[in-house]
Amino acid sequence: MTSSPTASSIEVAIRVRPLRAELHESRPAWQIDATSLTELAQPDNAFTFDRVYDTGSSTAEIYKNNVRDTIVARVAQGYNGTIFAYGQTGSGKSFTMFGDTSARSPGLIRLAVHDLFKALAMEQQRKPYMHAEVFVSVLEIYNEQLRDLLQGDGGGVRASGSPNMAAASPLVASPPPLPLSIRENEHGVYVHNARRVQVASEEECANVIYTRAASRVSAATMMNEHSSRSHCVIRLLVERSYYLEDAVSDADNAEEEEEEDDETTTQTDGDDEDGGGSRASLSQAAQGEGKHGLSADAAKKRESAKNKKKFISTLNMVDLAGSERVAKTGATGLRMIEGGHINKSLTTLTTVINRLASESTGQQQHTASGAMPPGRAGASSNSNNNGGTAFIPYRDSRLTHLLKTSLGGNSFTAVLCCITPAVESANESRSTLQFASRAKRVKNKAHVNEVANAQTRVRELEAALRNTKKLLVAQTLYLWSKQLRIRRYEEQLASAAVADSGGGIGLFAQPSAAHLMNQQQQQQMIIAQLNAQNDALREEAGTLRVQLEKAMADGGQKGSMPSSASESAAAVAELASLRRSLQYTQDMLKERETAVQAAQASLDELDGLCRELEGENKSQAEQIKALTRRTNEADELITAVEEEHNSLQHEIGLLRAQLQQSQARLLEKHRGDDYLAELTKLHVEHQNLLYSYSQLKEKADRDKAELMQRLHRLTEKNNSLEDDVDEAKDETQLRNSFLWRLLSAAAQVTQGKPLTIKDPSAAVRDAQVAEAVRALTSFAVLSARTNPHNTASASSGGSGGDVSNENVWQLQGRIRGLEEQLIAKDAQRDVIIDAKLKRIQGLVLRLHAVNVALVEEMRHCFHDNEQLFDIAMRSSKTQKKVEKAGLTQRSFESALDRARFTQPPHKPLYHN
Ligand SMILES: Nc1ncnc2c1ncn2[C@@H]1O[C@H](COP(=O)(O)OP(=O)(O)OP(=O)(O)O)[C@@H](O)[C@H]1O
Repeated sequence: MTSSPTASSIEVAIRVRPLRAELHESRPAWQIDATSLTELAQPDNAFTFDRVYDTGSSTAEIYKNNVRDTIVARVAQGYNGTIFAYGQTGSGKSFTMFGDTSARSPGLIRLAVHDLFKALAMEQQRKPYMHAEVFVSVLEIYNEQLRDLLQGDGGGVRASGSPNMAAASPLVASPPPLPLSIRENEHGVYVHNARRVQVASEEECANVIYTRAASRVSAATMMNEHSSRSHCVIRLLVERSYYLEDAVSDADNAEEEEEEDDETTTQTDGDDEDGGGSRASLSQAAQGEGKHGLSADAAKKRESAKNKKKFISTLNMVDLAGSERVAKTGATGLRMIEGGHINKSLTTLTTVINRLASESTGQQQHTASGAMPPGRAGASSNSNNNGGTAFIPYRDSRLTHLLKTSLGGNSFTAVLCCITPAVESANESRSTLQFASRAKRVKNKAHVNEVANAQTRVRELEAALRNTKKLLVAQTLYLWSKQLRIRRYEEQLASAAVADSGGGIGLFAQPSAAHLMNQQQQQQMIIAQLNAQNDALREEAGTLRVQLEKAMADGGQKGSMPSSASESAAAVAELASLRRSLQYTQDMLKERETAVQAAQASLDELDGLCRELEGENKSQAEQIKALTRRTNEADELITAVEEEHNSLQHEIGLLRAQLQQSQARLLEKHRGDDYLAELTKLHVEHQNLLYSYSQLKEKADRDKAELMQRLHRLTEKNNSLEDDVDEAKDETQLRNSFLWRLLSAAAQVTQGKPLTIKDPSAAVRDAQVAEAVRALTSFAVLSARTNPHNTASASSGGSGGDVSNENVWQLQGRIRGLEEQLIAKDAQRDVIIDAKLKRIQGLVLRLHAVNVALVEEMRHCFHDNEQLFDIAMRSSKTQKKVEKAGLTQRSFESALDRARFTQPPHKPLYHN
C-alpha cells in the first residue's frame, strides 16, 4: 500500500575543491559563480546548475541547501532518499561524503545521521504511539563484486533481529559469509544475505558506519594518496509503525484535550486529572461509539480489526570510486584492474543517466505537445519518445542495479558532482559537468512506502476472497447450464404476469443471483397477490352466494305473494346475471388457482435451483478454502524451496570452489603426467646420448692412444733422426776441423815450419786422415831429427831438396785424394740428411693432421658433454616439477622403469 507518487527531478549540485599544489595543479580552468561554471579557455562552454559551491564552501553548507530538507527530512517522513558523490579520482567525493576530521569538516553522512535521528525523535514526541527502528548496512562494490563490510570480524556491531543486544557484547563466532545477490521486491532493490545492524542512537549509527567503511579497499595512486578503489554504499533503513486506532484515539484525545483546555478555566483539578490521564484505549473508544449508536457487534468487530500501519524508508549514501586515467594515476597491475572495473561501472551509470534523461526530455516534449495525457507524464519514466518502453540497462553493473530505485524510481535523489578547478584536469571536469547536466533532467517518482501488517493483510485477503467468490458465483450463474430452464420459467412467469398485470416479469431476462432473488420475491408477491385476490374472490363469491340465497328466499316469499311480473322478470334477470357473475368469478378463481399452482411449482423449482446453487456455492467455497490452504502451503513450500535453493546455491558455490580446486589439482597432475612423459623421453634421449658418448669416448680414447703411440714412435724416430743429424753435423765439423788441421799441417810442412799438433788427444775417426796425420807427423819428426837446421836451407836446393819435394808432392796428392774423399763423403752425407729431413717433415705433417683430427674429436666430445649436461639439468627440473605435482618417488621410479622397458633399441649416433 503506497501513497500517490510525487514526481521530482534529481537534485544536482557541483562542488569545486581547492587547487592542490602537491598534484602540481597550476591554475584554475573555470570561472565559478553561484549557479554556473564557465571555461576560461572557451567562454562559450558554460554549465548552469541550481547551486555551484566554490572552493571556499563548506560541506555543512551543501548539506543544508541540498540534502537536509530535500532528502533527509523526507526519509524521516517515509520516502526513500539517496545521496551520492560523483567525480574523477581525487576530486573530493570521500571528503564530501565522509568528511575530514583533520580539516574539522564533517561529511554529509555524519550530518544526515544526526538529522535523521533528530527528526525521528521529534516525530516520536509528537506521536508517542509510534515505534521507530533504524537499521544500517554497509556494502562495497569492488571489482564488480559485492562485499558486505558488516560481515567478518569485530566492530562490536549487532546483527539485525537482536535489537536488545548490547553493542559491547562479544560477538558470536561469525558464520561463513553467504553469497550476496541483488534482488527486487515491491519495496525496491535489496541485497539478499547482506547483514544489517540495528542502531539505537545517532552515535551508534555513525560508529558502525565509520568503523565499517574504514575497511573498504583504498590505495595510493599518483592522483590521490588515499584513493577509494570501490564504490561504498551505506543504507539506513527506517521502519516506523503504529496502530491506526492508537493514532485515532490519540487524535481524539488531542481534540478532547483542546476542548478541555478551552474549558480549563471552569474545570476543577480533579476534572483536569481525569481529562489529562485519559489516553482513551481502543476498547473505551469502541464502547463510546457503541453508546453513540453502534451495535456491540460493530464495536467488537472494530476492536478485532486493530490496524497496524508500518512505513519503511531507505536512505542510501553512496561514495563512488572516481573515474581515472591510467596515464595520470600511474596505475599498474592490480590498481589498473581496479581502475578498469571502476571506469566500466561509471560508464554504465552514465549510460543509465543518459537514457533516463532522454526519457524525461521525451516525456516533457510529449506533454508539451499534448501527445501524452498529463497524468502519464510523470508516471512512465520508462517510455521513450514514441510512447514505448525504453530499455534502461540497470543490470549492466552492480552499481546501477543496486541504485535502480534511486535512478528514475521511487526515491528523492541528490547528486554531488565534485570537480577540481585545475587546468590540468579540465577534460575530466568537463565530462563530470556533462554528467551533472544530464542527471538533473532525470525524473524520479517517490512515494511513501506503507507496509500492511498481517491482520490487515488477512482482512484484505478475506475481502479479495469474498470478491473472488462473488465473481465465481456470478460467472457460474452466467454460464450455468440450467439457464435455459430459468428462462423457461421466466417466460411462464412473464406470461402469467402479463396476463395478470401487463408486464414486469421481463426483468428476469438477464439471470444473475440478484435477479433470481428478485424473481423469487416477485413470485412470492404475485402468489401473495393471487392469494389475496383469491380470498377476495372467494369472499365475493360467498357474498354473491348469500345475496343469491337471500334473493331466492325473497323470490319464494315474493312468489307466495302476488307481485308484479316486471319485478319478477327483473329478479330473474338479476339472478341470471348473478349466476353468470358467480360463474365468471368461479372460472377466474380456477384460473387463478391454476396460475398460483404453476407459480408455486415454478417457485418450488426456483427454490430447488437456489438450493442447488447454494450447494454448489458451498462446494465452491470449500474448494476455494482448499485452494487457499493449498496456496498457503505452496507459499510455505516456495519459501522452504527458496531457502533450500539458497542453501543449495551456497553449497553449489562451495562445491564449485572444490571442483575448481580439484580441477586445478587434476590439471597439475595431468601436467605431472606430461612432465613424466617428457622426463621419460628425456631419459631415453639421455640413455642414447650416454651410449653414444661412451662409444665416442672409447673411440676417441682408442684413437688417442693410437695417435699417442704413433706420436711416440714418430717422436722417437724424430729424436733418432735428430741424433743422426747432430751426429752427422758433428762428424762434418770434426772432419772439417781435421781437414783444416790437416791443411794447416800440410801448409806448415810445405812451408818448412815445424809441425805442431794442437789437439793430439782429439778423437780421429777417419782412419786415413789419422794415418796421414801420423805419417806426416812422423815424417816431420824424422826430418827435424835428422836435419834440425835444414829446415831453413831445404828451400835453397840440393838432392835433399828433391826428396823432400817429392814427399811434398806425394803428400799433396794424398791430401787432394783425401779432400776428394771428404767431398764425396760430404755429398753422400748431405743426400742422407736431405732424405731424413724430408721424412721428418712428412711425419710432422701427418702428426699435425692427426692432431687436428684429435682436436675436432675432442670438440665433438665437449659438445656432447654440454648436451648431456643440459639434459641432466632439464631432467632435474622436470623431476622437481614432478615432485611438485605430487608424484611420489615410487610412482616416479616406476614410471622411469616403464620408460626403460619401453625404451627403443639403441641407435648409436656415431658409427665407427
Ligand atoms: N573541498 C575540499 N577542501 C579541502 N580539501 C579537499 C577538498 N576536497 C578534497 N580535498 C582533499 O583532496 C584529497 C582527495 O580527496 P578525496 O579522497 O575526497 O577524493 P576522492 O574524489 O574521494 O578520490 P578517489 O575517487 O580517488 O577516492 C584529500 O586529501 C582531501 O582532503
